[in-house]
Amino acid sequence: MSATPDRKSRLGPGDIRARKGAAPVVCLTAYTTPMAKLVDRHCDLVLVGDSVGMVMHGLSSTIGVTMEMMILHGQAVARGVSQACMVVDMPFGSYEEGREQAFRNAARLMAETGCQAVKLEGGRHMAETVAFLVQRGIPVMGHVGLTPQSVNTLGGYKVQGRGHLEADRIARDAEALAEAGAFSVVLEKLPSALGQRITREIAIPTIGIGAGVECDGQVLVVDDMLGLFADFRPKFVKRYGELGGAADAAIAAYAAEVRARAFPTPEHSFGESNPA
Ligand SMILES: Nc1nc(=O)c2c([nH]1)NC[C@@H]1CN(c3ccc(C(=O)N[C@@H](CCC(=O)O)C(=O)O)cc3)CN21
Ligand SMILES: CC(C)C(=O)C(=O)O
Ligand SMILES: [Mg+2]
Repeated sequence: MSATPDRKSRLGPGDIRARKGAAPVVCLTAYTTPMAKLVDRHCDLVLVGDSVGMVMHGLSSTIGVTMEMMILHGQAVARGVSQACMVVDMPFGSYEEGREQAFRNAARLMAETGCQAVKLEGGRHMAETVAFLVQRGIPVMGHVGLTPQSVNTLGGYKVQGRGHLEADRIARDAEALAEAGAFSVVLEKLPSALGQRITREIAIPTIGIGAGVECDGQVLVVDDMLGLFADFRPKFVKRYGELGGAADAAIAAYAAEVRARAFPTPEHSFGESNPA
């Protein structure tokens, strides 16, 4: 396996911010040490997303994700990351009450996982909280457009920002986060033209997921692009692998061999003379 590209030292939020208008920022999620090691070899930023609740714990939305889950998976990912910038999602309910609550939980995520930044969902109404965190030493990534923690008020996982008023509102949200000191912002499920407009208008890198090719970077859930997450195939996911199908075939072959007493053979068994 060949790693892309050669990097000497650990990337931080400042390095990501400095990529505005330059080479695309490559991001994927990770939730475990082995996957974090693979993502770290090729990506600029690894996100411990609250999507972990849906991908690894079988939840039907990200609403039930807890601080404890984010810390446990954050610690696992930190053991696999040495080059990429590591960001952990703040889970639903851990930051919305006010800036003090947000600081307390963001500081806990950083102290207990060793991540370099946190991400939280929301636009203008979160700007004051973002500024409070940044001023106190916590780099923040924003997230606007489709914000999955608001699925119940948004009424589903629909494309956001269709129509002029909605587009203007989301553009102002992204601008407010940039003004508040966020080092980058995720744009989720927006028309490509709006992704391009926001990318041109704000001073920090935009990281798109279903927001078009003009964003300053892209992010996907790694299990989605590997074909590991069952039948989840929204339009913005491109499958670069079919690992779910490969895993299914391997498990089926194992089950058949055990039932036929074809596994284990002497090759995977211990005799008197080879007690290793
Ligand atoms: N595995 C996974 N991948 C993700 O991208 C992801 C998560 N989990 N969990 C957190 C959020 C939730 N996201 C979602 C969830 C559902 C759709 C979805 O169902 N999209 C459908 C149509 C939905 C609709 O129009 O109402 C699609 O075809 O895009 C999209 C993004 C993105 N994030
Ligand atoms: C999809 C990305 C941006 C995310 O927030 C997550 O994985 O939770
Ligand atoms: Mg998330």
